Amino acid sequence: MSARIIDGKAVAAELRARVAARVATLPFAPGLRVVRVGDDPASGVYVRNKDRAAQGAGLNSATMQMPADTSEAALLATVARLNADPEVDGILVQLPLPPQIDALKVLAAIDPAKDVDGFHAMNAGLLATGQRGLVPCTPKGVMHLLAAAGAALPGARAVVVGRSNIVGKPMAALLLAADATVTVVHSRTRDLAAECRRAEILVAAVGRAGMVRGDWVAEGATVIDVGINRLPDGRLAGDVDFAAVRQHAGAITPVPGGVGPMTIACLLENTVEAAIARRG
Ligand SMILES: Nc1nc(=O)c2c([nH]1)NC[C@@H]1CN(c3ccc(C(=O)N[C@@H](CCC(=O)O)C(=O)O)cc3)C=[N+]21
Repeated sequence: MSARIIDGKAVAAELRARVAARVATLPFAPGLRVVRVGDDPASGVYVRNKDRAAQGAGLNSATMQMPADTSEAALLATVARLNADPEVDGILVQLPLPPQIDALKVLAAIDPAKDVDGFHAMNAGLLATGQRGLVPCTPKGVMHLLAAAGAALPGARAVVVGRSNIVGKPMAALLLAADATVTVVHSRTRDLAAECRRAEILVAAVGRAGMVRGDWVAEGATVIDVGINRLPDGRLAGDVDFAAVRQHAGAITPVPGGVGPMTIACLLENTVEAAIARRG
């Protein structure tokens, strides 16, 4: 079997259009500020694509570039200023941050009502306890993709590979909230391949190119590849060995053109949700 390709670009374009239509009904332009400290290459792609998408949806969006040697105090002062700015509805501090800055401290300083990344412990706690809050963009985008692919979640065996705070853990919480039977596997899991082979829904979010092999995937499974890894030759590759897994999966997301564009569309969606919640 050769899997159906889940077209993240197309699903993201639809979501961006819905967001733009909603923005057009508002008497104000929702404000988004992205703060980037230094120039980590992982954030480079993201910042470029996001600025374009945000402008396209009618948001008032800007990226604030700070030097790599910015102190923690200076970054906290910037966050405080954005928290206090009534025109700003969404604040996103690009990760990773340079070593002199404690990322958890910075995330904790963001007003949870403006935390469009959904990384503040308040929003993580709301998600974990089944309450409304701002949901991290990448796992939220994966849920949109699963819906677009027609995946049946209630009772389904879902396996999440990776346990990060930004993808793995919120992904597991969202799948659980959708009544899937969720297993989270990680680098210390005894038999990763065997656990993955049990999955009807497999979400790979580890950050290692091609780690999920063809024989790790059950026939007909839906495979979502969250990895965006830069290869030495400059190309992007997912966490899934696409060519091999495609022979087994029923549906699969490509990289690029899968989860990445959804992350950006969900950032716009979160910004509009935050704006409406805050400004009434
Ligand atoms: N606070 C914070 N929140 C984040 O969500 C966050 C972050 N920091 N730091 C960096 C990573 C990386 N990330 C990407 C999102 C979309 C694409 C993306 O749009 N990729 C496209 C285009 C790739 C290309 O062609 O270059 C694709 O996969 O098709 C890439 C990378 C968000 N991140």
